[in-house]
Amino acid sequence: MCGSSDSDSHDGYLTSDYNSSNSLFSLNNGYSYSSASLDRATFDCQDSDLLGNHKHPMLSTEVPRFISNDALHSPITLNYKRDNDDVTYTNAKVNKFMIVLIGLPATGKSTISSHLIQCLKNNPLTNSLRCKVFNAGKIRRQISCATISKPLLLANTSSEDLFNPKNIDKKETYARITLQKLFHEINNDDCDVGIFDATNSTIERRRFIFEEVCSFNTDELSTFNLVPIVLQISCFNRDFIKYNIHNKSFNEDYLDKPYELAIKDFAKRLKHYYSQFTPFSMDEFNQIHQYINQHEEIDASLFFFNVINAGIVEPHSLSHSHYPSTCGRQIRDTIMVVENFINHYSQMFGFEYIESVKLFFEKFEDNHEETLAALDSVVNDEFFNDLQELIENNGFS
Ligand SMILES: Nc1ncnc2c1ncn2[C@@H]1O[C@H](COP(=O)(O)OP(=O)(O)O)[C@@H](O)[C@H]1O
Ligand SMILES: O=P(O)(O)OC[C@H]1O[C@@](CO)(OP(=O)(O)O)[C@@H](O)[C@@H]1O
Repeated sequence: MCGSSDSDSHDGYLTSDYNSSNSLFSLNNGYSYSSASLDRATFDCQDSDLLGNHKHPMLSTEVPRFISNDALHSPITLNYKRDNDDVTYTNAKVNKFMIVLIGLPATGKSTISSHLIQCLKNNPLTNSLRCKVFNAGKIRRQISCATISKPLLLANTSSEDLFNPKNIDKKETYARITLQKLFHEINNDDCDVGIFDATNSTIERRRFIFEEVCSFNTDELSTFNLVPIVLQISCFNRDFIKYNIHNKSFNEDYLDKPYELAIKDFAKRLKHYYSQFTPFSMDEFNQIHQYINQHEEIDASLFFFNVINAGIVEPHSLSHSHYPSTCGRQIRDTIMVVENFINHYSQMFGFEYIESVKLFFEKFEDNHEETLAALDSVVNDEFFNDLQELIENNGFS
Protein backbone atom coordinates (compact mmCIF):
# COMPACT_ATOMS: atom_id res chain seq x y z
CA MET A 1 0.00 0.00 0.00
CA CYS A 2 1.27 3.46 -0.79
CA GLY A 3 -0.07 6.97 -1.17
CA SER A 4 -1.27 9.15 1.67
CA SER A 5 -3.97 8.12 4.05
CA ASP A 6 -6.26 10.73 5.49
CA SER A 7 -9.65 9.70 6.70
CA ASP A 8 -10.98 13.28 6.54
CA SER A 9 -10.50 13.34 2.84
CA HIS A 10 -13.19 10.68 2.44
CA ASP A 11 -15.57 13.16 4.05
CA GLY A 12 -14.17 15.90 1.83
CA TYR A 13 -15.27 13.83 -1.09
CA LEU A 14 -18.71 13.16 0.23
CA THR A 15 -19.39 16.63 1.52
CA SER A 16 -18.14 18.58 -1.46
CA ASP A 17 -19.80 21.98 -1.66
CA TYR A 18 -21.32 21.01 -4.93
CA ASN A 19 -24.96 21.59 -5.81
CA SER A 20 -27.07 21.44 -8.92
CA SER A 21 -27.13 25.19 -9.40
CA ASN A 22 -23.34 25.44 -9.84
CA SER A 23 -23.25 22.38 -12.05
CA LEU A 24 -21.55 22.27 -15.40
CA PHE A 25 -24.57 20.50 -16.69
CA SER A 26 -27.47 22.74 -15.99
CA LEU A 27 -30.40 22.74 -18.33
CA ASN A 28 -31.20 26.25 -17.25
CA ASN A 29 -27.73 27.56 -17.78
CA GLY A 30 -25.95 25.57 -20.43
CA TYR A 31 -22.74 27.61 -20.27
CA SER A 32 -21.93 27.70 -16.59
CA TYR A 33 -18.87 26.00 -15.14
CA SER A 34 -18.89 24.71 -11.63
CA SER A 35 -16.06 24.99 -9.16
CA ALA A 36 -16.18 21.73 -7.31
CA SER A 37 -14.24 21.60 -4.07
CA LEU A 38 -10.90 20.05 -4.72
CA ASP A 39 -9.92 18.39 -1.47
CA ARG A 40 -7.53 15.56 -2.10
CA ALA A 41 -9.02 12.18 -1.34
CA THR A 42 -7.24 9.19 0.09
CA PHE A 43 -5.63 6.93 -2.41
CA ASP A 44 -4.80 3.34 -1.68
CA CYS A 45 -2.44 2.26 -4.43
CA GLN A 46 -3.43 -1.26 -5.42
CA ASP A 47 -1.70 -1.16 -8.80
CA SER A 48 1.74 -0.26 -7.53
CA ASP A 49 3.39 -3.51 -8.60
CA LEU A 50 2.32 -2.82 -12.16
CA LEU A 51 3.96 0.55 -12.22
CA GLY A 52 7.24 -1.14 -11.40
CA ASN A 53 7.14 -2.93 -14.75
CA HIS A 54 9.12 -0.14 -16.40
CA LYS A 55 12.20 -2.09 -15.53
CA HIS A 56 11.14 -5.11 -17.55
CA PRO A 57 10.38 -4.26 -21.14
CA MET A 58 8.17 -7.01 -22.49
CA LEU A 59 8.86 -6.68 -26.18
CA SER A 60 11.47 -9.39 -26.11
CA THR A 61 8.60 -11.84 -25.62
CA GLU A 62 7.45 -13.37 -28.90
CA VAL A 63 3.93 -12.51 -29.99
CA PRO A 64 2.00 -15.77 -29.63
CA ARG A 65 1.51 -17.49 -32.97
CA PHE A 66 -1.57 -19.44 -32.02
CA ILE A 67 -3.70 -16.42 -32.74
CA SER A 68 -5.04 -16.69 -36.26
CA ASN A 69 -5.37 -13.68 -38.52
CA ASP A 70 -9.14 -13.96 -38.30
CA ALA A 71 -9.06 -13.59 -34.56
CA LEU A 72 -6.82 -10.56 -34.91
CA HIS A 73 -9.02 -8.77 -37.37
CA SER A 74 -12.62 -9.60 -36.58
CA PRO A 75 -13.95 -8.44 -33.25
CA ILE A 76 -15.45 -11.27 -31.24
CA THR A 77 -19.24 -11.23 -31.26
CA LEU A 78 -21.47 -12.93 -28.76
CA ASN A 79 -24.11 -15.37 -29.85
CA TYR A 80 -26.82 -13.69 -27.92
CA LYS A 81 -30.09 -12.39 -29.32
CA ARG A 82 -31.04 -8.84 -28.55
CA ASP A 83 -34.53 -8.23 -27.28
CA ASN A 84 -35.31 -4.87 -28.85
CA ASP A 85 -38.36 -4.29 -26.71
CA ASP A 86 -36.34 -4.41 -23.55
CA VAL A 87 -35.32 -0.84 -22.80
CA THR A 88 -33.90 -0.27 -19.36
CA TYR A 89 -35.21 2.54 -17.25
CA THR A 90 -33.72 3.89 -14.05
CA ASN A 91 -35.81 6.42 -12.16
CA ALA A 92 -38.17 6.37 -15.17
CA LYS A 93 -35.33 7.60 -17.39
CA VAL A 94 -33.81 5.83 -20.37
CA ASN A 95 -30.24 4.71 -19.75
CA LYS A 96 -27.27 5.91 -21.75
CA PHE A 97 -23.58 5.22 -21.15
CA MET A 98 -20.61 7.41 -20.37
CA ILE A 99 -17.12 5.97 -20.61
CA VAL A 100 -14.63 7.92 -18.51
CA LEU A 101 -11.13 7.23 -19.79
CA ILE A 102 -8.16 7.47 -17.44
CA GLY A 103 -4.55 7.24 -18.53
CA LEU A 104 -1.34 9.12 -19.14
CA PRO A 105 -0.81 10.69 -22.58
CA ALA A 106 0.19 8.23 -25.33
CA THR A 107 -1.03 5.13 -23.53
CA GLY A 108 -3.50 4.43 -26.35
CA LYS A 109 -6.72 5.96 -25.01
CA SER A 110 -7.93 7.39 -28.33
CA THR A 111 -6.86 4.31 -30.28
CA ILE A 112 -8.51 1.89 -27.86
CA SER A 113 -11.67 4.03 -27.87
CA SER A 114 -11.96 3.62 -31.61
CA HIS A 115 -11.42 -0.14 -31.18
CA LEU A 116 -14.16 -0.27 -28.56
CA ILE A 117 -16.57 1.57 -30.82
CA GLN A 118 -15.75 -0.87 -33.60
CA CYS A 119 -16.51 -3.73 -31.24
CA LEU A 120 -19.82 -2.22 -30.07
CA LYS A 121 -20.80 -1.64 -33.71
CA ASN A 122 -20.00 -5.23 -34.64
CA ASN A 123 -22.04 -6.81 -31.91
CA PRO A 124 -25.78 -7.32 -32.49
CA LEU A 125 -26.40 -6.56 -28.82
CA THR A 126 -24.95 -3.07 -29.06
CA ASN A 127 -24.89 -2.15 -32.76
CA SER A 128 -27.84 0.21 -32.40
CA LEU A 129 -25.98 2.36 -29.87
CA ARG A 130 -24.66 5.61 -31.28
CA CYS A 131 -21.14 6.07 -29.89
CA LYS A 132 -19.12 9.25 -29.90
CA VAL A 133 -15.69 10.25 -28.61
CA PHE A 134 -15.34 13.62 -26.88
CA ASN A 135 -11.63 14.37 -26.93
CA ALA A 136 -10.38 17.20 -24.73
CA GLY A 137 -7.27 17.70 -26.87
CA LYS A 138 -9.39 18.13 -29.97
CA ILE A 139 -11.63 20.68 -28.23
CA ARG A 140 -8.53 22.53 -26.99
CA ARG A 141 -7.16 22.65 -30.52
CA GLN A 142 -10.50 23.80 -31.94
CA ILE A 143 -10.71 26.62 -29.41
CA SER A 144 -7.08 27.70 -29.50
CA CYS A 145 -6.71 27.35 -33.27
CA ALA A 146 -9.75 29.55 -33.73
CA THR A 147 -8.01 32.27 -31.75
CA ILE A 148 -4.37 31.88 -32.72
CA SER A 149 -4.70 29.87 -35.97
CA LYS A 150 -1.71 27.62 -35.19
CA PRO A 151 -1.66 23.94 -34.11
CA LEU A 152 0.17 24.50 -30.83
CA LEU A 153 2.44 27.28 -29.71
CA LEU A 154 5.42 25.62 -28.07
CA ALA A 155 5.98 27.09 -24.65
CA ASN A 156 9.25 28.86 -23.89
CA THR A 157 8.38 29.63 -20.29
CA SER A 158 6.53 27.63 -17.66
CA SER A 159 3.68 30.13 -17.57
CA GLU A 160 3.08 29.58 -21.29
CA ASP A 161 3.07 25.82 -20.90
CA LEU A 162 -0.49 24.48 -20.75
CA PHE A 163 0.71 21.20 -19.30
CA ASN A 164 2.73 22.72 -16.47
CA PRO A 165 0.83 22.02 -13.21
CA LYS A 166 0.94 25.80 -12.58
CA ASN A 167 -1.53 26.25 -15.41
CA ILE A 168 -3.98 23.59 -14.38
CA ASP A 169 -6.95 25.98 -14.55
CA LYS A 170 -6.60 26.49 -18.30
CA LYS A 171 -6.46 22.77 -18.90
CA GLU A 172 -9.45 22.17 -16.63
CA THR A 173 -11.47 24.67 -18.64
CA TYR A 174 -10.95 22.69 -21.84
CA ALA A 175 -11.91 19.49 -20.04
CA ARG A 176 -15.06 21.09 -18.69
CA ILE A 177 -16.08 22.36 -22.11
CA THR A 178 -15.54 18.86 -23.49
CA LEU A 179 -17.60 17.30 -20.72
CA GLN A 180 -20.32 19.84 -21.25
CA LYS A 181 -20.45 18.94 -24.95
CA LEU A 182 -20.83 15.27 -24.02
CA PHE A 183 -23.72 15.96 -21.64
CA HIS A 184 -25.35 18.23 -24.18
CA GLU A 185 -25.30 15.60 -26.94
CA ILE A 186 -26.52 12.87 -24.61
CA ASN A 187 -29.32 15.11 -23.42
CA ASN A 188 -30.27 16.03 -27.00
CA ASP A 189 -30.44 12.30 -27.75
CA ASP A 190 -27.71 12.66 -30.39
CA CYS A 191 -25.59 9.94 -28.82
CA ASP A 192 -26.04 6.84 -26.60
CA VAL A 193 -22.45 6.12 -25.54
CA GLY A 194 -20.27 9.16 -24.84
CA ILE A 195 -16.56 8.49 -24.41
CA PHE A 196 -14.81 11.21 -22.42
CA ASP A 197 -11.31 11.04 -23.88
CA ALA A 198 -8.92 12.96 -21.64
CA THR A 199 -6.18 11.86 -19.28
CA ASN A 200 -8.46 12.47 -16.26
CA SER A 201 -5.27 11.91 -14.38
CA THR A 202 -6.08 13.41 -10.99
CA ILE A 203 -8.52 12.42 -8.26
CA GLU A 204 -9.82 16.00 -8.24
CA ARG A 205 -10.74 15.86 -11.93
CA ARG A 206 -12.48 12.52 -11.49
CA ARG A 207 -14.40 13.78 -8.50
CA PHE A 208 -15.58 16.71 -10.59
CA ILE A 209 -16.69 14.39 -13.40
CA PHE A 210 -18.75 12.22 -11.07
CA GLU A 211 -20.31 15.22 -9.41
CA GLU A 212 -21.40 16.30 -12.87
CA VAL A 213 -22.74 12.85 -13.69
CA CYS A 214 -24.82 12.93 -10.50
CA SER A 215 -26.05 16.36 -11.35
CA PHE A 216 -27.05 15.21 -14.82
CA ASN A 217 -28.84 12.16 -13.46
CA THR A 218 -30.73 14.03 -10.77
CA ASP A 219 -31.73 16.98 -12.94
CA GLU A 220 -35.49 16.81 -13.27
CA LEU A 221 -35.32 18.28 -16.75
CA SER A 222 -33.02 15.64 -18.15
CA THR A 223 -34.68 12.64 -19.76
CA PHE A 224 -31.74 10.27 -19.58
CA ASN A 225 -29.77 8.45 -16.95
CA LEU A 226 -26.02 8.10 -17.48
CA VAL A 227 -24.44 4.78 -16.55
CA PRO A 228 -20.75 5.50 -15.85
CA ILE A 229 -18.00 3.12 -16.95
CA VAL A 230 -14.39 3.89 -15.93
CA LEU A 231 -11.85 2.59 -18.43
CA GLN A 232 -8.25 2.92 -17.34
CA ILE A 233 -5.58 2.50 -20.01
CA SER A 234 -2.03 1.87 -18.78
CA CYS A 235 1.21 1.33 -20.62
CA PHE A 236 4.35 0.38 -18.70
CA ASN A 237 6.46 -1.10 -21.44
CA ARG A 238 9.28 1.24 -22.46
CA ASP A 239 9.27 0.21 -26.12
CA PHE A 240 5.54 0.70 -26.36
CA ILE A 241 5.83 4.14 -24.77
CA LYS A 242 8.69 5.12 -27.08
CA TYR A 243 6.80 3.99 -30.18
CA ASN A 244 3.67 5.82 -29.04
CA ILE A 245 5.64 9.03 -28.40
CA HIS A 246 7.06 8.76 -31.92
CA ASN A 247 3.52 8.53 -33.31
CA LYS A 248 2.25 11.34 -31.11
CA SER A 249 4.84 13.67 -32.65
CA PHE A 250 2.75 13.57 -35.86
CA ASN A 251 -0.54 14.56 -34.25
CA GLU A 252 -2.31 17.87 -34.84
CA ASP A 253 -0.37 19.65 -32.09
CA TYR A 254 2.86 19.20 -34.03
CA LEU A 255 1.85 19.41 -37.68
CA ASP A 256 4.02 22.45 -38.29
CA LYS A 257 6.91 21.44 -36.00
CA PRO A 258 10.16 19.66 -36.80
CA TYR A 259 10.29 16.06 -35.53
CA GLU A 260 12.93 16.67 -32.85
CA LEU A 261 11.10 19.65 -31.40
CA ALA A 262 7.85 17.69 -31.30
CA ILE A 263 9.50 14.77 -29.50
CA LYS A 264 11.13 17.09 -26.96
CA ASP A 265 7.89 18.93 -26.33
CA PHE A 266 5.85 15.77 -25.92
CA ALA A 267 8.50 14.29 -23.59
CA LYS A 268 8.26 17.42 -21.45
CA ARG A 269 4.46 17.11 -21.45
CA LEU A 270 4.74 13.51 -20.25
CA LYS A 271 6.97 14.51 -17.36
CA HIS A 272 4.37 17.03 -16.21
CA TYR A 273 1.71 14.34 -16.34
CA TYR A 274 3.80 11.79 -14.47
CA SER A 275 4.34 14.32 -11.70
CA GLN A 276 0.59 14.64 -11.12
CA PHE A 277 -0.89 11.30 -12.07
CA THR A 278 -2.85 9.19 -9.60
CA PRO A 279 -4.09 5.86 -10.97
CA PHE A 280 -7.70 4.89 -10.36
CA SER A 281 -8.05 2.35 -7.55
CA MET A 282 -10.72 0.23 -5.91
CA ASP A 283 -10.68 2.67 -3.01
CA GLU A 284 -11.65 5.47 -5.35
CA PHE A 285 -14.24 3.22 -7.00
CA ASN A 286 -15.88 2.63 -3.61
CA GLN A 287 -15.80 6.32 -2.69
CA ILE A 288 -17.38 7.31 -5.98
CA HIS A 289 -19.99 4.60 -5.71
CA GLN A 290 -20.93 5.71 -2.22
CA TYR A 291 -21.11 9.32 -3.40
CA ILE A 292 -23.39 8.48 -6.34
CA ASN A 293 -25.68 6.34 -4.19
CA GLN A 294 -26.05 9.15 -1.67
CA HIS A 295 -26.69 11.86 -4.23
CA GLU A 296 -28.91 9.95 -6.59
CA GLU A 297 -30.65 8.12 -3.73
CA ILE A 298 -30.62 4.86 -5.68
CA ASP A 299 -28.51 1.74 -5.90
CA ALA A 300 -26.40 3.14 -8.75
CA SER A 301 -24.42 1.20 -11.29
CA LEU A 302 -20.68 1.71 -11.66
CA PHE A 303 -18.17 -0.25 -13.72
CA PHE A 304 -14.36 -0.24 -13.86
CA PHE A 305 -12.18 -1.90 -16.50
CA ASN A 306 -8.47 -1.83 -17.34
CA VAL A 307 -6.41 -2.35 -20.46
CA ILE A 308 -2.75 -2.78 -19.53
CA ASN A 309 0.11 -2.92 -22.06
CA ALA A 310 -2.28 -3.36 -24.99
CA GLY A 311 -4.11 -6.13 -23.15
CA ILE A 312 -1.19 -8.48 -22.61
CA VAL A 313 -1.35 -8.02 -18.84
CA GLU A 314 -4.46 -9.78 -17.54
CA PRO A 315 -6.54 -7.11 -15.83
CA HIS A 316 -9.27 -9.35 -14.34
CA SER A 317 -8.38 -8.79 -10.71
CA LEU A 318 -8.51 -5.03 -11.20
CA SER A 319 -11.89 -4.79 -12.88
CA HIS A 320 -14.97 -4.25 -10.83
CA SER A 321 -18.68 -4.08 -11.58
CA HIS A 322 -21.55 -2.90 -9.50
CA TYR A 323 -24.89 -3.70 -11.10
CA PRO A 324 -27.91 -1.97 -9.61
CA SER A 325 -30.31 -4.31 -7.83
CA THR A 326 -32.92 -3.71 -10.52
CA CYS A 327 -30.59 -3.91 -13.47
CA GLY A 328 -32.25 -4.20 -16.87
CA ARG A 329 -31.16 -6.16 -19.87
CA GLN A 330 -29.68 -3.25 -21.80
CA ILE A 331 -27.12 -2.46 -19.10
CA ARG A 332 -26.21 -6.14 -18.71
CA ASP A 333 -25.83 -6.63 -22.48
CA THR A 334 -23.72 -3.52 -22.98
CA ILE A 335 -21.45 -4.27 -20.05
CA MET A 336 -21.06 -7.84 -21.24
CA VAL A 337 -19.88 -6.60 -24.64
CA VAL A 338 -17.46 -4.11 -23.04
CA GLU A 339 -16.15 -6.80 -20.68
CA ASN A 340 -15.68 -9.17 -23.58
CA PHE A 341 -13.76 -6.48 -25.46
CA ILE A 342 -11.47 -5.93 -22.45
CA ASN A 343 -10.86 -9.64 -21.88
CA HIS A 344 -10.01 -10.27 -25.54
CA TYR A 345 -8.29 -7.00 -26.34
CA SER A 346 -4.88 -8.53 -26.95
CA GLN A 347 -6.25 -11.07 -29.46
CA MET A 348 -8.49 -8.56 -31.18
CA PHE A 349 -6.06 -5.65 -31.47
CA GLY A 350 -3.15 -5.84 -29.03
CA PHE A 351 -0.96 -8.41 -30.79
CA GLU A 352 -1.26 -6.58 -34.08
CA TYR A 353 -0.10 -3.42 -32.32
CA ILE A 354 2.83 -5.28 -30.74
CA GLU A 355 3.82 -6.53 -34.20
CA SER A 356 3.88 -2.91 -35.41
CA VAL A 357 6.08 -1.92 -32.49
CA LYS A 358 8.49 -4.77 -33.21
CA LEU A 359 8.64 -3.87 -36.89
CA PHE A 360 9.25 -0.25 -36.04
CA PHE A 361 12.26 -1.07 -33.88
CA GLU A 362 13.65 -3.65 -36.31
CA LYS A 363 13.53 -1.07 -39.07
CA PHE A 364 14.87 1.51 -36.70
CA GLU A 365 17.91 -0.62 -35.88
CA ASP A 366 18.65 -1.69 -39.48
CA ASN A 367 18.36 1.77 -40.87
CA HIS A 368 19.06 4.31 -38.20
CA GLU A 369 17.59 7.33 -39.88
CA GLU A 370 18.84 10.70 -38.77
CA THR A 371 15.43 11.97 -37.77
CA LEU A 372 14.74 8.94 -35.60
CA ALA A 373 18.04 9.41 -33.81
CA ALA A 374 16.23 12.28 -32.13
CA LEU A 375 13.88 9.79 -30.53
CA ASP A 376 16.79 7.89 -29.01
CA SER A 377 18.43 11.05 -27.79
CA VAL A 378 15.30 12.17 -25.91
CA VAL A 379 13.40 8.99 -25.02
CA ASN A 380 16.26 7.06 -23.48
CA ASP A 381 17.00 5.30 -20.18
CA GLU A 382 17.59 8.61 -18.44
CA PHE A 383 14.17 9.83 -19.53
CA PHE A 384 12.46 6.65 -18.32
CA ASN A 385 14.31 6.83 -15.02
CA ASP A 386 13.09 10.40 -14.62
CA LEU A 387 9.51 9.28 -15.28
CA GLN A 388 9.90 6.49 -12.74
CA GLU A 389 11.24 8.94 -10.18
CA LEU A 390 8.45 11.41 -10.82
CA ILE A 391 5.77 8.82 -10.31
CA GLU A 392 7.51 7.53 -7.19
CA ASN A 393 7.71 11.06 -5.77
CA ASN A 394 4.03 11.30 -6.46
CA GLY A 395 3.43 8.42 -4.07
CA PHE A 396 3.58 5.38 -6.35
CA SER A 397 6.32 2.90 -6.95
N1 LIG B 1 -3.56 -0.29 -28.60
C1 LIG B 1 -3.00 0.34 -29.62
N2 LIG B 1 -3.16 -0.12 -30.87
C2 LIG B 1 -2.57 0.50 -31.92
N3 LIG B 1 -1.80 1.61 -31.81
C3 LIG B 1 -1.63 2.11 -30.59
C4 LIG B 1 -2.22 1.52 -29.44
N4 LIG B 1 -1.87 2.25 -28.37
C5 LIG B 1 -1.10 3.25 -28.82
N5 LIG B 1 -0.94 3.17 -30.16
C6 LIG B 1 -0.12 4.09 -30.97
O1 LIG B 1 0.31 5.13 -30.13
C7 LIG B 1 -0.14 6.40 -30.60
C8 LIG B 1 -0.65 7.18 -29.41
O2 LIG B 1 -1.84 6.59 -28.96
P1 LIG B 1 -3.14 7.43 -28.58
O3 LIG B 1 -4.30 6.50 -28.74
O4 LIG B 1 -3.18 8.71 -29.32
O5 LIG B 1 -2.84 7.69 -27.04
P2 LIG B 1 -3.62 8.65 -26.01
O6 LIG B 1 -4.99 8.87 -26.56
O7 LIG B 1 -3.59 7.88 -24.73
O8 LIG B 1 -2.81 9.91 -25.92
C9 LIG B 1 -1.21 6.10 -31.62
O9 LIG B 1 -1.15 7.04 -32.66
C10 LIG B 1 -0.86 4.72 -32.11
O10 LIG B 1 0.06 4.81 -33.18
O1 LIG C 1 -7.17 17.60 -19.50
P1 LIG C 1 -6.56 16.24 -19.53
O2 LIG C 1 -7.33 15.23 -18.74
O3 LIG C 1 -5.11 16.26 -19.18
O4 LIG C 1 -6.66 15.67 -21.00
C1 LIG C 1 -6.58 16.46 -22.13
C2 LIG C 1 -5.21 16.52 -22.68
O5 LIG C 1 -4.75 15.24 -23.00
C3 LIG C 1 -3.96 15.24 -24.16
C4 LIG C 1 -2.65 14.67 -23.68
O6 LIG C 1 -1.67 14.63 -24.63
O7 LIG C 1 -4.73 14.50 -25.06
P2 LIG C 1 -4.52 14.06 -26.58
O8 LIG C 1 -3.14 13.50 -26.62
O9 LIG C 1 -5.60 13.06 -26.81
O10 LIG C 1 -4.67 15.29 -27.41
C5 LIG C 1 -3.88 16.71 -24.57
O11 LIG C 1 -3.88 17.00 -25.90
C6 LIG C 1 -5.12 17.27 -23.95
O12 LIG C 1 -5.08 18.65 -23.78
